[in-house]
Amino acid sequence: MIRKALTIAGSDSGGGAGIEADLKTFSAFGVHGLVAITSVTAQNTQEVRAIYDISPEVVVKQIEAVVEDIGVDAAKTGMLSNSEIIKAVAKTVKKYNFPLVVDPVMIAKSGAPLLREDAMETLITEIIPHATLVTPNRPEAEKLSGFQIKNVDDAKRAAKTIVEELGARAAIVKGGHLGLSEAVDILYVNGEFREYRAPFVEGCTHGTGCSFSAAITANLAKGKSLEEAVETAKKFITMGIYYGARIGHGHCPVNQNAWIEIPAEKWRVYDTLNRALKELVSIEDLHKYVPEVGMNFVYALPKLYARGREDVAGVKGRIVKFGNTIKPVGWIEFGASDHLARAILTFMEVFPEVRSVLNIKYNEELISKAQKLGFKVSLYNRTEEPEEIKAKEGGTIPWGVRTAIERLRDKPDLIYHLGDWGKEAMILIFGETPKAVIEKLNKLLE
Ligand SMILES: Nc1ncnc2c1ncn2[C@@H]1O[C@H](COP(=O)(O)OP(=O)(O)OP(=O)(O)O)[C@@H](O)[C@H]1O
Ligand SMILES: Cc1ncc(CO)c(N)n1
Repeated sequence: MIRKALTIAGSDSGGGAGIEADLKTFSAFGVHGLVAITSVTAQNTQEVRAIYDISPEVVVKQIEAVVEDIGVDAAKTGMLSNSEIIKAVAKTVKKYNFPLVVDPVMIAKSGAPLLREDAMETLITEIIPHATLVTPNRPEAEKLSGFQIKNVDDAKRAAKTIVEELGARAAIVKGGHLGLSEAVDILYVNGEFREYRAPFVEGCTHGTGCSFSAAITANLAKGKSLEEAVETAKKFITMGIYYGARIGHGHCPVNQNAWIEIPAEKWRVYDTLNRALKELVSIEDLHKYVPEVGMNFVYALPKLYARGREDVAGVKGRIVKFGNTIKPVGWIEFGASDHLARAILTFMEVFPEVRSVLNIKYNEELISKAQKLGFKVSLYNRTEEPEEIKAKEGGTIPWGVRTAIERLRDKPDLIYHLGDWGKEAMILIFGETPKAVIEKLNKLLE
């Protein structure tokens, strides 16, 4: 059984906010999305170029069409644009009893008004009293409550006013605009306040409000309580902002996919590396190439999600020599590798598609064979490492990988170094996937 959520909102041609954000959010929660488009905007990450309002009759027809056939478990409103649309929507949703989240959209991130000046009153008198939850940001809460919001106490007062004076069942005043180090949202429901906090993150914020209210709606559609729905939406939005892709020249859009893509990619990376590791272990004579410090084999999440060592899977405790074979000491885990994680993350800064690397002991013959096979080989010399980088913990590998790439002016298959005092000489084999790395290794060992 799949739950159904409806968004009554405007379209954002840039795909960052509006119904586009709502549908992506519904999908991320496994909810079937339904739409009633109120307005078509010509919009990108920088500006709103045109607004074309749909006739109220057609807005109503869209709502009725989906409710009567498919059914709606929860709905939200976004951009309602003008008084006529607001009145028509209010009259229609009153006929049904699904929970209704009202995101009182007034102004776009770019500053363009999305609600006609004269429609504010209609929004307050017609829609808000019917809301299960209203989700204003700070400027919107100021408009609705009629007073300035400068801190959390003001936000509380505004949330309470929206419930007790305007008649919503609950209100959450969002802190994205409060300028604090934390993004604090204040929920007022059943006479009580609840705070939802998340670290303020650098990232992409076009469509945060839409995606946040859509996430609450999706979770209400799934039968979650309001408190649970908000808690999940808060995690979802923080992740979406942090992992936003920097597209366009203005405010880049929230990445609604991060919520499902990261766990899915983690599984793919884990499974792919696990299979490749089994293949690696069965390679004959590989024990001869295990360095003293051990071998590791890593695979990073796709570039957008590979931000640190926790985003790189590797073998816990490394891979060691075991008689005439090799043996992984522990399981595959994210964050298990330090050195190779740093190597691959640096490599990915230049070649984002290359996500896997394996280290073996340095061997002169292997290097000449690699060259004969037409592999692109580069090196760095640890004795040339600048003192200030040497002094910094963990700086050698990024420096070495960068140096080797610059030297070759191309994408290396192999990077090696000849060691230094107390540092063992090593070869790193890079590839787009663990399988590609193994293929290169097999050719070298043939
Ligand atoms: N930089 C940030 N880091 C973490 N959380 C944030 C950030 N910016 C906003 N949020 C959170 O995102 C959610 C949406 O809030 P925000 O105030 O940005 O909505 P909005 O202004 O309505 O968005 P929009 O501009 O799309 O209309 C809230 O939970 C808020 O706390
Ligand atoms: C269509 C639409 N709805 C809502 C917002 C809110 O940011 C936007 N920018 N565009």
